[in-house]
Amino acid sequence: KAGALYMINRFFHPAEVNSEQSNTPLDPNNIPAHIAIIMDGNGRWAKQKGLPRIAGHREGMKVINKVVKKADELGVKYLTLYAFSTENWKRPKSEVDFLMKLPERFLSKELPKLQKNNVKVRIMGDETLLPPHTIQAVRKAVQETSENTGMLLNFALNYGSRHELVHMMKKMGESISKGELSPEDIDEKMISDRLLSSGLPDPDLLIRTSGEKRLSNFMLWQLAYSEFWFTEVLWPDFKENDLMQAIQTYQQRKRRYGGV
Ligand SMILES: Cc1cc(N2CCCCCC2)n2ncc(-c3ccc(F)cc3)c2n1
Repeated sequence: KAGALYMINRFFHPAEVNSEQSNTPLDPNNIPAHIAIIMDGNGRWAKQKGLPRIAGHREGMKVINKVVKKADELGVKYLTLYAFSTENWKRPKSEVDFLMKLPERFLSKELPKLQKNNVKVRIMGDETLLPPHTIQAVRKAVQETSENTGMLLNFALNYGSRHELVHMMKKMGESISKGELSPEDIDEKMISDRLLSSGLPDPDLLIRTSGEKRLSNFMLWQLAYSEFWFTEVLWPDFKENDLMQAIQTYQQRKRRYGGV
């Protein structure tokens, strides 16, 4: 019986021949609730065009607006964007200084639109090392959008997954030594609730651009069960159709035969 069912399903749902198909429409009932994106390839994009690296970052920032809008239209509930990692401090000072100005540049330009679209802004990362002007800008945006109930736009800013885990374990150790917590109480939910992503569901889909197939110390705990979709496209060249393709591939992998 199962064999016959399988055959029928295979007949109506041919095997994944080419996961890059972008001709079939998306299933509105199977949109990934949480998409995380490693926005990679900005420096390479600039190099290919004989421009300084910061031109790639500037171009990369322009892409965010279109992706946020498209994701929101498609019904994505949470969008996490990897903007700056704890490893990025090793970049030349001039580049870091430029990058640290991008949050305020982005927000001063885009916040009114985000507000209008009921988008809630959140930051995930270690704020202590950020310059005061950067902290001020992001805190203002978080505060001003805190009542919004639409898509949650989560910027990973000075984020490192191992930093996050070490910090969480230190805090847990302190609670145990203070007698506030006993090891028996520790479970996966408690750990998830003590991470910087607390309150967010794990990403259903991770997108990484520019051909790299690495996690680069990004959400190591949270991505345990996520689908990964890699593309050669450099982030400054990323288009709405690339997002659609990623979701289409996700749906093919997570296809539902009308069942649960
Ligand atoms: C450091 C940095 C770099 C940065 N890039 C532009 C996008 C490509 C990736 C690297 C460079 N972007 N783009 C947006 C932000 C941002 C951060 C927080 C926030 F609340 C609002 C916007 C940003 N931050």
